[in-house]
Amino acid sequence: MTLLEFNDLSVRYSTDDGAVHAVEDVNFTVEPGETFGLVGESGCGKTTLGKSILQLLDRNGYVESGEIWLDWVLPKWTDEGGEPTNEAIADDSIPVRQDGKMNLAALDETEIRQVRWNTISLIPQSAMNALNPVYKVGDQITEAIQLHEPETTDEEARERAMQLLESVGVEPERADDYAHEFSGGMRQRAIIAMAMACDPDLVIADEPTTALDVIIQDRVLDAIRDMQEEFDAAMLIISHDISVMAETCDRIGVMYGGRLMESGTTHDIFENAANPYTLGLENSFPTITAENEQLLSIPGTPPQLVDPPDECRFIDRCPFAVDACEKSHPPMFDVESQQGELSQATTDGHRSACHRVDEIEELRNRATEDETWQER
Ligand SMILES: Nc1ncnc2c1ncn2[C@@H]1O[C@H](COP(=O)(O)OP(=O)(O)OP(=O)(O)O)[C@@H](O)[C@H]1O
Repeated sequence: MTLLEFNDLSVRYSTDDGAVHAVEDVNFTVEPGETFGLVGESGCGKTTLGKSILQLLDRNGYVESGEIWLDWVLPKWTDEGGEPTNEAIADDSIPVRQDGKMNLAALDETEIRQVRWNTISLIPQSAMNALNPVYKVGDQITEAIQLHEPETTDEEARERAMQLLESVGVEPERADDYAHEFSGGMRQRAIIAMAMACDPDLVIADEPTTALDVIIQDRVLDAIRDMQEEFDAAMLIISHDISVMAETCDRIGVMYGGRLMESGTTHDIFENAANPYTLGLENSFPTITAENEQLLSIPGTPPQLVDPPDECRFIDRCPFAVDACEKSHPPMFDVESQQGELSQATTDGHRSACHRVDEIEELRNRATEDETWQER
């Protein structure tokens, strides 16, 4: 059963200039134990989407519409077997669905606090600064464990903190060091250990490797993979770096201008990309296999998101734009079922928001040519 389900999620920020449409009509699912990567250039809404899950948006941010369904229900709405009660399901004021999923976007502050860290933990952007400089690193992990599991003794919690540090490749003796005595990579690994402290079902990691050099990046990614295997948690990794995603993720969602442009398995996205934005993004990052390939960047900049017009968000930078793209932002089309005809995606398979997805073979070929991406 799906662990997390975004249903037509739209998130806005109010500003003096109007509403920033940071996330618009986004649909996708995260399955238990899988790693889902959310990728796209800076400013496309990835962090906003990640923060909205745990209601950690900036003060002027709010969920405009849509739901975020989690396969877990607060204990106050379940019976002794952990199943949601019929009363909770029948009561319209309680955000619990027939299939036992709970809408995170409809919880109040006290309720969402019970989800944070216990069921879902977040490794925020620039997490390396998230460790408290005046407490020993091990004590911070111990405290995180005891905060959520008050019945754990000091000794047990300390023991678990040491094990967690070891699992991410930090020598347990370093538990008595302060954050400033750790290197950047070690701090990031300690944060990963802390995120796992309460055995969550889902970990959201926002740019977990961005501030690190390439070799340390690899070690941190290894630590994430090891921890995920050990704890069997699902991961939502947010990154602008599509090559990081190739190595780490089972499935990928590509965002642009607040919209999900394409989603599919990592193989779909890298071997059969079916959206002009994905093709452009892939051209602009080095791949692991091709050493001397030429990198092509997408000319132009991402769109402004204050009250954007209802055209394809990528229209200004897309070399393949046609009249239909001006009329509306495309819905998600099913990529595999295209046989010269567009059909809207009904499942979470390989999907692309492009009016020309039925011609994708040709667009893919043209996307490899330098002149295609010349300034328009
Ligand atoms: N508090 C805020 N008020 C107004 N606009 C905001 C606020 N926070 C973010 N935005 C805008 O929302 C859009 C999405 O930003 P977001 O940070 O989610 O993107 P991102 O893809 O995560 O980029 P980055 O990797 O740079 O954080 C951007 O246009 C950004 O300027």
